[in-house]
Formats: sequence, C-alpha cells, structure tokens
Amino acid sequence: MKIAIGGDHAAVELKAAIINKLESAGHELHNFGTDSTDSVDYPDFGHPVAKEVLNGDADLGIVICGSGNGINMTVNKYAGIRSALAWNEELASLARQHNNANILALPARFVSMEEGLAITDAFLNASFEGGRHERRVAKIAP
Ligand SMILES: O=C(CO)[C@H](O)[C@H](O)[C@H](O)COP(=O)(O)O
Repeated sequence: MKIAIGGDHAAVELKAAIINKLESAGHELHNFGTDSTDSVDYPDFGHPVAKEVLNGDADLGIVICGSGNGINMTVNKYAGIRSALAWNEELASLARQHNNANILALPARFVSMEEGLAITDAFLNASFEGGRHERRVAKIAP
C-alpha cells in the first residue's frame, strides 16, 4: 500500500517509528516531514498529505501533531478527504469500517509509541463495510 505521512515537531518520534514499521512490512511511505524537532506549523505538513491522497499517489494518509486536532482540521478542509482522529484501536478501525476514512490523525502527545503503532495497524487492517454506511458517507459532502 502507498501511504502518505506528515506531522509537526511533536510528531517526529512517532512518525519515524510508524515509517520504520510500515516500510518493514512492505508498504511504500511518502514522508512529507517534518523530520526535525524544531518548531514548525502543522498545516504545512498536512496539506501535502491531503493532496497526495486526493490525487491518488497515496492510497491512505497518516497525519500527526501534538493533539492531532490541528492537522486533522487541516486535511479535512479538502473535499474528498475523510480524516479521523483516533486515540485507540477501536476508533481507528471504526473510522475505516463505518466512515471510509482515508486519513488517520494521531495525537502524538496523548498516545504512547506502542499505542500509536497499534492504532496505525488497526486503521490499515480495517476496511469499509459499505451497506448502510455507504449512504451516510455519501451525505457527508455538503
Ligand atoms: O496545534 C496543535 C493542536 O492541534 C498541535 O497539537 C501542535 O502539535 C501543538 O500546538 C504544538 O505545540 P507547541 O507548544 O508549539 O509545541
């Protein structure tokens, strides 16, 4: 799977661990940074992930900031992006199963490294259930 990933300075350690794990599992990661703990602005790293998913160069995206909120808000500005903030595995699975989320937003300062990796796995391993959820997801667009 091709996965776009980006985050701010709060995300660096978790992002690196996710990239390492997913590349080892055979996924192709497109890393849009930041890879430094110098303070940056999370929108600058969310926009390229949203664009990569929308143009089809990535199948899914992962965005990370301290709370997950700012970068989640950023990518959800794009029509066609359904980004879900998840702080446990069940929320991540449900985001794919019920909402057909195409981006996972992680709160780096509120999950452990182990939890962040497990949440990512749950997101990638789940799939959209369709059925009644198809109608609801179609109604998300205004
Ligand atoms: O902006 C955020 C909230 O959605 C992110 O959590 C940022 O990572 C956070 O604001 C960064 O805070 P810092 O005090 O500038 O490190």
